[in-house]
Amino acid sequence: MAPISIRTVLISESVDPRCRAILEENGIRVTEKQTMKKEELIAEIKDYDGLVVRSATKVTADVINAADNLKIIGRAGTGVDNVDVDAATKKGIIVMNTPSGNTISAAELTCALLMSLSRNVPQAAMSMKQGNWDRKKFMGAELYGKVLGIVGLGRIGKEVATRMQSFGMKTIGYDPITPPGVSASWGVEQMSLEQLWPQCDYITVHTPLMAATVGLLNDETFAKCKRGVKVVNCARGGIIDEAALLRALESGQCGGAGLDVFVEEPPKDRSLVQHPNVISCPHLGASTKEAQARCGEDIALQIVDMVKGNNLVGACRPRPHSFAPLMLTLLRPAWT
Ligand SMILES: NC(=O)c1ccc[n+]([C@@H]2O[C@H](COP(=O)([O-])OP(=O)(O)OC[C@H]3O[C@@H](n4cnc5c(N)ncnc54)[C@H](O)[C@@H]3O)[C@@H](O)[C@H]2O)c1
Ligand SMILES: O=C(O)[C@H](O)COP(=O)(O)O
Repeated sequence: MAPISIRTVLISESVDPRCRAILEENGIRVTEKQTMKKEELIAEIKDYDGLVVRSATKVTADVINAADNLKIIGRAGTGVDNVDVDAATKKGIIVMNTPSGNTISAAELTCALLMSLSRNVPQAAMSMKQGNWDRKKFMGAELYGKVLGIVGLGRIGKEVATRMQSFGMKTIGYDPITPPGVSASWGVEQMSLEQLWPQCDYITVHTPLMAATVGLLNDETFAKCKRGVKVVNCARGGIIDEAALLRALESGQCGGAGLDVFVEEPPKDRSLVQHPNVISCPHLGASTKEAQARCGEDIALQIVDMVKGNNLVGACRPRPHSFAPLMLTLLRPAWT
């Protein structure tokens, strides 16, 4: 690959310091500005060859059109739905992400939400802080023997499956691309969504946000689910239709929701967050020291690879993702 000249990079969000250090070690001038309004970004972007973002910076067509010198947009994370990839491509700007750097962290938060939903941990903790001792109100249900439906069997979906199997959950799923034989090798039986909805006690979504996945769970699909189904969205706001979710929670069709992501972040309308059966986080899936270190380092190394003209195919370094599930598999008693 021909080397690309990148002399200046703007980092517009809180990215691990290793990112800046690696870029600077390689002679790139770095500016960090973390609270830029859209107009400021549009005014300044022309001064930079590269832009590094997380999920909060909206790299829209008008930002891209103002970016006279921009050659690369580096997303230190997974989802690129905040970047207008078509507009960038039309302008010859490369968009790259670090798709495996935060997989484990997002999977672990998903598991934490599933477990918290089953035992009302956040609500019970809040009640204790208020001076109560309410053992009856927070009666839970075991995850053991329950059915977990996983929609989207990519990196995170797989890691969630193997971890929740160690709690004795049956894992079923759907993915239009992952071959059923592959997901079967990590314990997930694939089926159509029509077959999946009525079987699940819990559903977790792990797809990108795109036309086909907006409102994947909506009034119609909630109606096909078991009454009291619990849902988790640690992927992108809107994959579970928020208004339909609120209606399902109010009617009891949905028994609880664990939400890390919202259509609008932070959400202005707090009716979902305030619902007693909803537990939520402010988009914390990738917010661990380890994930941020990996994503910051990976995006910087990928940019440096471009400067040096290194071949980017396979540039994402493999992660030891199978380590934890392997341990769980080895430690699992033979009778399960
Ligand atoms: N909450 C967070 O902080 C956080 C952290 C990391 C990733 N994410 C989000 O999680 C999601 C998944 O990430 P990933 O790394 O597992 O991505 P991935 O690309 O590895 O997996 C996504 C899977 O979804 C499947 N898919 C696509 N369309 C589908 C459809 N219509 N129905 C079912 N499956 C479909 C794809 O085939 C793929 O296997 C992304 O939206 C990402 O942005 C959120
Ligand atoms: O897609 C992702 O990588 C996650 O949503 C994390 O986003 P963040 O980098 O803004 O935490």
